[in-house]
Amino acid sequence: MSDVDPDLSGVEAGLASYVAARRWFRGKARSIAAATLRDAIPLPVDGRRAWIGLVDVAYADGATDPYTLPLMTVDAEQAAAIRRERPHLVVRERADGGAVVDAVGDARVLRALLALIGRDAVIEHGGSVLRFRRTARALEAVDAEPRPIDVEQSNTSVVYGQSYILKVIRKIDEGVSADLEMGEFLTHAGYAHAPAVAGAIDLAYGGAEPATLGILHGFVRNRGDAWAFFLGRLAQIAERPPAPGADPLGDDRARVRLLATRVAEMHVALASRSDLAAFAPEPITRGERERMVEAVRGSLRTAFAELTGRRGSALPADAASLVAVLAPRARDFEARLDRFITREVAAWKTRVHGDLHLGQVLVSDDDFVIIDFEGEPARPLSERKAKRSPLADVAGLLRSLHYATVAAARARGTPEARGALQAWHVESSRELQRAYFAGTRGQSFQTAPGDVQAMLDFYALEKCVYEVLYELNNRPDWVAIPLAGLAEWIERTDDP
Ligand SMILES: Nc1ncnc2c1ncn2[C@@H]1O[C@H](COP(=O)(O)OP(=O)(O)O)[C@@H](O)[C@H]1O
Ligand SMILES: O=P(O)(O)O[C@H]1O[C@H](CO)[C@@H](O[C@H]2O[C@H](CO)[C@@H](O)[C@H](O)[C@H]2O)[C@H](O)[C@H]1O
Repeated sequence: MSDVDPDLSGVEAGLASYVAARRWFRGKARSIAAATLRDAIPLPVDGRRAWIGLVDVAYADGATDPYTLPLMTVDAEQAAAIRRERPHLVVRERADGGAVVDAVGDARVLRALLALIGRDAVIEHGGSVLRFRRTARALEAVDAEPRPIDVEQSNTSVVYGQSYILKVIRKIDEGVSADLEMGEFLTHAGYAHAPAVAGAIDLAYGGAEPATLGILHGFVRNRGDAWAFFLGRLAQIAERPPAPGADPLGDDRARVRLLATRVAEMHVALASRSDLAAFAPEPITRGERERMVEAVRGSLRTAFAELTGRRGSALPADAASLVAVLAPRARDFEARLDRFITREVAAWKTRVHGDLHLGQVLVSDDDFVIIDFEGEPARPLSERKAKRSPLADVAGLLRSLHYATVAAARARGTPEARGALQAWHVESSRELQRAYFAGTRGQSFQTAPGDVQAMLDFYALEKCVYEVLYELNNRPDWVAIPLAGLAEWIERTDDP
């Protein structure tokens, strides 16, 4: 702890177990050696002692990840209320009955953060420089009490009425966050179906490139995300399957079509600046395909090793029976991956969303808004900013439609329900592709028509394997869902 306020003394004891228990902590599969408070940058907040804390989490394997932890000291009365209502915010109990807490729960601190962005404030402390930046011309006044949102997420977001949402980025990566870079790009490109960026917070320390700690977006009025929306629809379909001969998608056909159109428009916008090196479309070379295949081969082997090793013995029964069928076919997966190298493929790469699934799409009035351009949280920032085929996003959405139908079938698995859900899956996947390719027809980044399926298959497998590892680390009860995806994939890509 370097030059940290005496009010925070003692906070490091217990910091490792505090961090390890948070949803936003990314190193759940690793063993923590120590967590230390590298710095605590004081924030000017009326009536509060608050800081932006920078926590270094050191792992047993020698690596270290820095995390953002806004901190605040509270007296015994405030601490009692927090213990009662939001115990997960209590970082450290103090002998006087007070506590050191995560400050994201405090309205005064949150208002101060918005005000600091609004006036482009700069706070220097020790070797750290915290820079607040407004990208909108002016921020609108917000009367409503700011509050953290109450959904599962990889960071912590705070809403300011119906005006703004501030994402406090937890795991700190050197450089501008992909979400901020993509959001500013799409805002300037005039793409209307992603939230506008209104401001940002970054941190520079020790000569390193500034890291994004926060992004302020315009708040999108919504009725939840497309994952919850389609799960609701699928529950209805499972309960009352469409009559024989009726469209298995019903009203969802138009919705899936609109969603695909918004994704196509996003890809057109992302490919619109061939003058900007970070965004200019480029062909995918054979060497790159070889690297892509090797990376997926490595993840596939890790996934099978985890599924059949120590973790395997703790798997839920539905997952264990899928592993029993899939593990003996590990070589078949790899053989199919090899075909992706041996054939010629004419495809382009551009900047893409990178982690597109139904949970990244908000349902607003009768339209869709795409959020969270951070890429897959488990990948390093450089990979998350790398150009990829836009078909990677399409494959992500196709995987998500499959996820939703498998999740719905787990909830209600009568033969009639399964049949209706299967038909919905097949038709929604077709409709999504039809509308997407209509929306990108004639664009220079389009993959040659004869190569589309090979590309989609590659990215579907890559995503499935990622999902298996993601679920093993975060929601082991869900691992059967991507395993069902692997089973579907190997069957669908079987030699004729
Ligand atoms: N611009 C926005 N307007 C309204 N709600 C939003 C907006 N952006 C995000 N959200 C809400 O915040 C949640 C988390 O946002 P997300 O960007 O996915 O965070 P994370 O990267 O931490 O997973 C979303 O699921 C959504 O409910
Ligand atoms: O936290 P993020 O939203 O950036 O994404 C991660 O978590 C997702 C789960 O919350 C995970 O998505 C997987 O589950 C979804 C349903 O909860 C499903 O719609 C997706 O298709 C499936 O991949 C995502 O992979 C992970 O990166």
